[in-house]
Amino acid sequence: MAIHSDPLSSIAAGAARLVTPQSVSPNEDSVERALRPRMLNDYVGQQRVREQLEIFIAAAKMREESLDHVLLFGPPGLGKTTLAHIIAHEMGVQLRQTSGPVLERPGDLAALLTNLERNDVLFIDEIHRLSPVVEEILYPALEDFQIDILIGEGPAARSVKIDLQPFTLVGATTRAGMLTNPLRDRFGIVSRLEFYNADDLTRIVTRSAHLLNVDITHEGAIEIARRARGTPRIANRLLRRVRDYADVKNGGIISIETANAALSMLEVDPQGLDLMDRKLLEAIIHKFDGGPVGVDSLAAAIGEERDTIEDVIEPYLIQHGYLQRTPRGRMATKTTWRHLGLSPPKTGDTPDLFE
Ligand SMILES: Nc1ncnc2c1ncn2[C@@H]1O[C@H](COP(=O)(O)OP(=O)(O)OP(=O)(O)O)[C@@H](O)[C@H]1O
Ligand SMILES: [Mg+2]
Repeated sequence: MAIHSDPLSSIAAGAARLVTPQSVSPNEDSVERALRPRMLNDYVGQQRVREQLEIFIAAAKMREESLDHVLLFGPPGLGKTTLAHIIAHEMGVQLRQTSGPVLERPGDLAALLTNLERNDVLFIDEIHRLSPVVEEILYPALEDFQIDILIGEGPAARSVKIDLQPFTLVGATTRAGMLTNPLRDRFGIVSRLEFYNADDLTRIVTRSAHLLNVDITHEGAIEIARRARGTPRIANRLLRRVRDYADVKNGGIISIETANAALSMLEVDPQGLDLMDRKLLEAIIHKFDGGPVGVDSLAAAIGEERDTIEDVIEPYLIQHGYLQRTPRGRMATKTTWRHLGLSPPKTGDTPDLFE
């Protein structure tokens, strides 16, 4: 017998990883592309990065030169890929896209480089994961627009220099610290993306709602923005899930009440922390007495990869005072204890960032 599934329970079923900043499905990728701003003017927030790029792009265009190589770094979902595309659009050139782990052999990169046209943008995502032999090819390419390739094998092998068209490398990484020094030094423009404030995220939610033809009140947009963990990708994802809820429960209109009800159902708390965040913070408090605890023990305790903790979960928690990184490991702060409805220990050295 067919059982009618409740549409709201299927919305809730997708909630567990709702706040993960990585994109989670091909379907989401296509929605993301549709919502992606195309020009710097539509790129909300990141004032400093935007102003710098505006000037450098204008100057490069005036001189009809390629833009200097750009390194973009920051946590997932803050707009690195978006910016890479915008740079190419603003320069009026083509963008070729690849990623560190995909480029296995030097020849893979050489083929891409030799196919670039004048002033094109080559976008390498996850550039910290380039293999050392591929990275070697990149150095002379970045510096002199030349590559050295080896032709033939054994004693007959010889190295041949090939000239490239001038181009711009845009590298993106969640971890600037993992880049080798020689690679990092070859970027003329290094831009660090920051978490977005609630005003910027409200503008992003409002803009996306408009593009998706969603009815939303200003207060509804603010509520979604406040709970989006400083991340546009999460804001857009919450907007779509709240829209589902509003369609079923409120005739399609996202008011502050619908937004609130939907977000509680999705287990995003009023500070925007999700299940993963709370799981990590609860583990520190309940399993490790508030810390300090090493990141590997923490990873084992919550069944997550160390990288996921360091790249995805931690940065926001640290910036917002829920977690402190000490030489002895991670510690919960007093804010964390209170956030989880517990009283912080009276003794000990539990950090309190806000007193
Ligand atoms: N400044 C912005 N203004 C408006 N929308 C934005 C902005 N930055 C990002 N977005 C939206 O957020 C989505 C995710 O951004 P993007 O894919 O560029 O993130 P990313 O930093 O490349 O993430 P990852 O590290 O996972 O690759 C985009 O589809 C876009 O719609
Ligand atoms: Mg990206």
